[in-house]
Amino acid sequence: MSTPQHTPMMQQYFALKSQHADKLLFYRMGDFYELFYEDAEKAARLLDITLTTRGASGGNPIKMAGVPYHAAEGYLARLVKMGESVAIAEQIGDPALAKGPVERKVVRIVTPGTLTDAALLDDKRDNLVLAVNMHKGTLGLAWLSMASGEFKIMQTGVEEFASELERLKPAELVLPDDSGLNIFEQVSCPRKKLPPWQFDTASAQLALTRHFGTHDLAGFGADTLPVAVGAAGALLEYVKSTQSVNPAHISQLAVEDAGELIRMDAATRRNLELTETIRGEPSPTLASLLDTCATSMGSRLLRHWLHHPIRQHAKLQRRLESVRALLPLHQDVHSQLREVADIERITARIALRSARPRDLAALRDSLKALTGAKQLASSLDAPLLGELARLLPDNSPVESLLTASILPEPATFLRDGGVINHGLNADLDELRAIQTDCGDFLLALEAREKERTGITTLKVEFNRVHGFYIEVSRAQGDKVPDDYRRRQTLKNAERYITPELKEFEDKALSAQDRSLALEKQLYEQLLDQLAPHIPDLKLIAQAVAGLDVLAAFAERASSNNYVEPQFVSDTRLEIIAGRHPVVEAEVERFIANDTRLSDERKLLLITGPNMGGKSTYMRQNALITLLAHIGSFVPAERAVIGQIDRIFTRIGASDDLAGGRSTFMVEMTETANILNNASAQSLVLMDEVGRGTSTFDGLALAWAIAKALIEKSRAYTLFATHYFELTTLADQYPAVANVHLSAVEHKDRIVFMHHVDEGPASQSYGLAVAQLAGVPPKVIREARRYLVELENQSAARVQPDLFSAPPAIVDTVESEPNPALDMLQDINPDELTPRQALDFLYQVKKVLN
Ligand SMILES: Nc1ncnc2c1ncn2[C@@H]1O[C@H](COP(=O)(O)OP(=O)(O)OP(=O)(O)O)[C@@H](O)[C@H]1O
Repeated sequence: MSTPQHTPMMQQYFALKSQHADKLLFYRMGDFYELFYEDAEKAARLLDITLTTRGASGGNPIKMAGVPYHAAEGYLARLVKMGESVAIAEQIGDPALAKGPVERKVVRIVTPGTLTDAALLDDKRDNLVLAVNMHKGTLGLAWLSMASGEFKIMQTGVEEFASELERLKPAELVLPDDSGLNIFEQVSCPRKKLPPWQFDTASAQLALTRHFGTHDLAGFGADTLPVAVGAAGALLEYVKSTQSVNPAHISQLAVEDAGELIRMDAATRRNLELTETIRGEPSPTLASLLDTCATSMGSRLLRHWLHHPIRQHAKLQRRLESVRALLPLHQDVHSQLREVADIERITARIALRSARPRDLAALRDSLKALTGAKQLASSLDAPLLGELARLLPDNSPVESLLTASILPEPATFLRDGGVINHGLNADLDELRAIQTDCGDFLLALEAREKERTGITTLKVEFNRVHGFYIEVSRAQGDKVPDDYRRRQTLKNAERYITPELKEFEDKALSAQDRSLALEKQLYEQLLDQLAPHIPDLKLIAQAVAGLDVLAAFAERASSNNYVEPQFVSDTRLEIIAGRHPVVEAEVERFIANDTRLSDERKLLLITGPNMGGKSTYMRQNALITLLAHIGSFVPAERAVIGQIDRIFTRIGASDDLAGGRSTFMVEMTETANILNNASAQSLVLMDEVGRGTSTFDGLALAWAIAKALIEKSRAYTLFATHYFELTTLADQYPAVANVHLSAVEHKDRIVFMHHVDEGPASQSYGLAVAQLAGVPPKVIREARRYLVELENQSAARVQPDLFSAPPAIVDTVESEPNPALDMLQDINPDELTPRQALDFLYQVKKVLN
C-alpha cells in the first residue's frame, strides 16, 4: 500500500501493519499509542474512544484514534476480552539521532490465548490457547498456558471435540486454514487460522524437538500421536511468534491420558455446575463453594481438579490421607501461604523477560515465606505432603540472589530507577552517592555564595526544565558578581548559573542517566541469572498449589462436616445421609438422603412431586462421587464407592438454538450418547427424559430408554420421571428399585419433605405446586375439573395410549385387511396387565413385520 505520496512515517506504519494485518496495531508516538485508518475506526467503536483525522498522507486525511501509553493495559484487557489481538510497536531508535521517523518495531503481540501480563489475566483461571488438528476422524489437540508454561497434548475421536472444548474452555483456538469443518462453527472463542503445512507432523516434530533440545518426542510419550504432534508444533510456532523472546518456560510436553480420568461430556460438566452455573455465572458453583485457597495458584489447580477427576484409587488415597493429616493444621498452612504471590505467573514473566521489579520482590518475599509452610508440611504424616514439602524451598539460591539484587521495596517501573539494591554494584553506589550528596553540596554552595556576595535572599535551586540555578531577587540585583551568567528572567527575580554550578550540574545529571542505564543493565543480568532456576520455580509453584488445595479440602471438610470417602473394588455406590454441597449452603435445613446401588440394585426410578427435590437428590450423588474422585472429603455420613469410569447426566431442558437443535433434539442427542457409551461402571443421571415431546411418545421412549440402561448398559442409574407407568419396571427387573420424594398435602397446600423413601410416589401434586407458584385460583380450578375428566376417561382404558398403535398404522390397517386387526379384536384390554399388554404389542409387531 505504501506509495511515494505517503509520508515517511506512514510508510513505516504500513510496513509494520502489513506484517500484522489481522491484528490491531498500537503505534507508539510519544506518550500515546495511535491507531490509524480501519484500526482506528474499529478501536473507536470497541473502546468508545474518539476518532479524529489528522493531516493527510497519500492525498487523504488520516483517520486516527489513540490511547495514552500509561493507560494502555486497561484498553488491551478490554480488546482481548472482546477476542481481538493487538500488535504493539514501540519506538526503539533514539529520536535525537533519527533522520526520518524514529525506528519502530513490534515488540509484543497480545492475543486472547497467550496473555502473561498480571493486569490482563484472571487470577483464578488458566488462560489456554488450544490448537486443533484433524486427520481421518482422529482429533489431535494441543493446549498451552503461556502464563505457566504448561503444554499438553491428546489424541481422541472427532466426536469428543465438544466435550474437550467444554473441559478446557480455551481463550483462543488455533486451526489449520483449510479445515473448513463445521464442528468449529458453533465455537464462539476467537480463532487464529494458520497455513495447513504448520500442522504437518514432520515439520511439527522438527519445531518441537528443536525447541526442547531433544532428539525425538519419545521421551514425552508423544511419538505415537502424530495428529496431536501436528497441533503441538503449530501451536508452539504460533505462541513463539507472539513473543519477542524464546519462551524457555515451556520446557516439556505432557501427554494427557484420558484413560486415567473419569470422563464427563460437555452437557455433564455444565449440568453439574462445577465452575460455572448453567447461566454462566461463577457462583454458586462447586468451585465457588470449595475455593478457600490462599493463593491464586491453588484456586486454579482446584478448578483443574474439578474438571479432571481421576480414577486410580491409590492416587486418590494419597490425597485423602493428606487432607486427613491437614485437618488440625489447615489454618496454619493457609496463613503461611497467604504471604505467597503468584510464583507460577511471575516465573513465566521471568522466562519471557517481562517480569517487573515488583514481581521479583514478590518472588523473593514468597520464597522466604515458604520456609514455614515447608516445615509444617514435612511435619505431617502423609507421603504426598512429604513430597510437596521436599519441593518447597528453604534458603533457596533464588531468594539470596534476589535479596542481594533488589531493593526491599523497588520502584514499580525500571525506567524510574530505584530497583537494584545497594551494595550490589560499586559503580551504581557511587553514582547514587553523587545524587544523594547533591543536597549537601547545594546547601554549602548557597551559604558560601551568600557570604561572598552579601546577597541575603540568594537561593540555590533546581527545576526539570532549567536545571540548577542561583536565584537573586530584583532588589538585590546590583550586588550580582561578574562570574554569574543569566539563565532566566522572572518578574521579581533573575536566575543565574556559575561555572562551578554548571560543572556540578553536568556531573549530577549524567550521574542520574548513567545510574538508570546501569540499573537496566544489572536488571537484565539478573534475569539471565534467574533463567536456569525456572524449572525449580515451576516445581515450587506446583507444590504450593497442591498444598493449598489440600488444605482447602481440609478446611471445607471441617467447616462443613464432610467425611472421608472409602473406595472399594466391587460394584457399589453407597452413600449414607448424603447432602448436596451447594444447595445445603443455600437452604436453612437440608434433609440428608441415602443412596444404595449395587449389582443387585442398579437403577433407581425416582418419582415425586415437582419441587420435591428429585434433581437435587440426583445431582448430590454425582457431586459426591465427583468430589471423592478429586481427593476431597464428601458431604455425607458415609460414602463407599466402587470403580467409576464416566459420569453422564441428562438433566433439564436446554435449547441449543445457536446449534439449530430444539430442546427435544438436544435431549435425544444426549440420551443417544449415554445409551451408546455408558458401561456398567458409569454413573448415569436421567432427569425426566421424554418430557420434551408428546406424552405418549415421551412415555414410550422413557420406558425403552430405562430398559436399555438396565438390560444393556447396566450402569449405576438414577432415573427421575413423571411417568408413573414406569414404576412397574421394578416388577420385571430385580435390579430396578422405586424410590420417591415424599410430600404431604395439608388443606390444599403441599409440604415437601425432601426425604427419599422406598417405593413409588402415590400421586403427582402438579396442581398443588402450580398453586404454590401463584397460578391464579381460577386456572387451578379449571385444571382440577379437567383432571377429573381425564382420570375418568383413562379409568375406562388401562394404559391406553402407551400401547395403542400410532395413527399411521391404523390407517394402513383400515385400507387393507391385516391380521393384526383380528388379533386386536380378540383381546380385552381391561384384562391385561401392563406386562401382558407389552408382550401383546410385540406379537402384533411381529405379525406386521
Ligand atoms: N434434601 C433437601 N433438603 C432441603 N431442601 C431441599 C432438598 N432437596 C431440594 N430442596 C429444595 O427444593 C428445591 C427444589 O428441588 P429440586 O429442583 O431438586 O426439585 P425437583 O423435584 O427436581 O423439581 P422439578 O420436578 O420441578 O424439577 C431446591 O431448590 C431446594 O431449595
